[in-house]
Order: sequence, then C-alpha cells, then structure tokens
Amino acid sequence: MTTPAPPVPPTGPVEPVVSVEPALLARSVPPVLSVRGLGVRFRMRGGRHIAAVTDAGFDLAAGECLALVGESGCGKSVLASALLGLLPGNAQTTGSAVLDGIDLLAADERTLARTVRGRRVGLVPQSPAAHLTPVRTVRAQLEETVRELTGTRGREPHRAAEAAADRAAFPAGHLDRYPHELSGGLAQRAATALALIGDAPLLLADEPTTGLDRDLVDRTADELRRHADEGRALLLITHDLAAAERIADRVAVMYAGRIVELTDAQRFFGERGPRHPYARGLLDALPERAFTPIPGLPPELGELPAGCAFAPRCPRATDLCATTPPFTDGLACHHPRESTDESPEESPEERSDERPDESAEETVRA
Ligand SMILES: Nc1ncnc2c1ncn2[C@@H]1O[C@H](COP(=O)(O)OP(=O)(O)OP(=O)(O)O)[C@@H](O)[C@H]1O
Repeated sequence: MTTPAPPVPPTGPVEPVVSVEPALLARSVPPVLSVRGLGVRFRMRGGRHIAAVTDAGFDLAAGECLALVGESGCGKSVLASALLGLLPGNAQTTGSAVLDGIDLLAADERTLARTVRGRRVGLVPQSPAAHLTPVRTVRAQLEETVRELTGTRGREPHRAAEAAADRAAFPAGHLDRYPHELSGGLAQRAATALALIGDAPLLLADEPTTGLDRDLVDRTADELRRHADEGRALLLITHDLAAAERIADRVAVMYAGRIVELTDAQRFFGERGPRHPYARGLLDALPERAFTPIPGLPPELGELPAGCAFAPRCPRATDLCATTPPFTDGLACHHPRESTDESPEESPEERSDERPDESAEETVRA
C-alpha cells in the first residue's frame, strides 16, 4: 500500500532560471554528448520491424539543457535507453553517441556498467517505482550509491544521501521508508535524488515531473536546471512543455521516431515559434494557447508511411511530402512555417525568400 505524499514545505514563487546565455556559451565548447545518425529498430515476430528511432542527431554541451518533446510513443524513451545501453535484446542500433570518448552504442556491458551508468550518465527514470530496489529503504539505496560511486565511507555517504534527497525535494523524514511505502510523487523524487547523487556530466531525465503538483514540478525542474548550470549537460525528456519552457536552452521535437525540429527554446516558445507544422501543433494544443488538438493520430512505427510521417496530419502537405525531408538548418520539413507566414497556399519558394538568416543555428547532422 502506498502512503499519501506528505506536506512539503512551501517553496514560494520561483523565478524561471532559464536564460539565453547558456545556449550560446554551450555552442562554443566541445559537446559532452555527440549523437549522429542514431537509429533503433526492434525485431518483431514474423520478420516485422519497429523503427522506434530514425537518424537522430544532436550535440549537448556542458551547461546546456536540451528538452526532447513529442507525443507518446514517438521514441523519446527508446533514445534515452539506447544512450544507456539499456535496450532489450531484440533492438538493433545504428549510428553513434559519443560521450567522453566512449561510443555508448558500441560499448560493451562491462564498460557501460562500470564507467557509464551513474558515473558519466545519470538517469531519472520514467518508472521510478520499477527503478528503486523494493527491499531497501531510500536512505540505504542513496548511501550505497554514494559508496559505490565515490568510494567514501564513514559519515560521508550519510551526509551526501541527505543532501541529494534535499536537492530532489525528498523529505528527510521519509528516507527510512521502503519504495512500496512511497506515493508516486515521492518515488519520483527518490529516483531523482539517486540520479543526482553521482554528479554525472550528463543527466538524462525521462519525464522527471510526472505525478508532481505544479510547485514540485517547478522545484524539480529548477533543481535539474541547477545541475546544468553547475556545468553538466541535461537531456530533459518530457510531455510537459511548461517545464521545458522553464529550463530548456534548446528544444528537439520528435515525431514518429525522427527529430523534426531542433531550435532555441527562446524562439520555440517565443513570438516567432517553431517552423515545423507538427511543433506548431504541439504548442497550439496547449490549453493556455489555442487549445486546438492536432487532428488524427501518429502512425504505427511498424508501418511508417513513405516520406514525411506527419504529412497525413499536416495542413501544409503537398505531393513533395511523399519524399523524406532532409534535416537541414535544424528542421526536417518541405513546407515550414515562419512566424509571419499564415498562408498554406503560399509557395515554399516564396516562404524561403522571407526566411531570416539562420546560418548561425546548428545543423544537427554531421
Ligand atoms: N522492446 C520493444 N519492442 C518493440 N517495440 C518497442 C519496445 N520498446 C519500445 N517499443 C516501441 O517503441 C516506440 C517508442 O516508444 P517510447 O517508449 O520511446 O516512446 P516515448 O516517446 O518515450 O513515449 P512516452 O512519452 O509515452 O514514454 C513505441 O511504439 C513502443 O511501442
């Protein structure tokens, strides 16, 4: 049985901690993580394949938060699992993901277990209850992780465990509880504390704010942002666009296994907005914006249509969309929108004439 979440001390209004500077700074230093042409396919019975991730590429620098957003089932968690070497046996990967000189896709299990997970890459998992060891208290798990990662003994693991719990807004009074005695929100915070404890240079946070109320969402998001501000890289996988807006420097939008747009968070959430019609649709679907859902459903990843997978739902689709748009200038779309561009009838040539010079923006593919 789970116990209800205890009252958490009010944190008061917290100012958003996002700024443009980290993104600009991030691009001037070598990336912590460099992903190129990442693909994950699952072999299924009868020779079928599910293309969960296709040709994903991005760099992530120290001090930077990249939010990976997109509808359920588009491949976000599979991408994170690939980076940690946690894919099931029926998965095949292509491409590379280099962190600190190690290609995470090619590394053997021993390397991943001993030098990557927890030490170089911390994970806030999507299902914290499954991630926590059921027969150990939260404190025991935190202290054990400190001992394992740092080799410290004596009082230090005790101190570090309590500090990590505090950073993740996990109440000290609950540290001696077992996972089954925690609410979903508390289990989430315990898993966040575990992920923060190793101070890994790369933190993957897969839906870290699920099950939290808005105050705790903000507090957790700000703690993750602080992790980045201290010089680490943060990949935030989330449905929560408000959390992404609060802390992300850049936003990568995924649709049917592909990153279709990668842009500055300021542009994405600001007046200019994203250029991909799907990314626009995600924002327009928000209750605080137009509250207009995107018509239709995403395709089955085992039966992707030829060309642009979003075309069947896209108001701007033309015959050209039967071919896969290349990913250039942070975008994979034959008919992108600009902030001043409201007319779907306008020709792509006319629109490209109006396009502002974005040569400074990162091109994802190598
Ligand atoms: N072991 C597996 N075998 C076959 N298909 C899988 C396997 N694991 C995941 N998939 C498929 O890969 C696709 C992407 O799943 P993924 O969990 O990455 O989506 P997501 O974007 O993280 O969604 P959500 O936001 O709901 O977590 C889904 O269609 C899922 O069914």
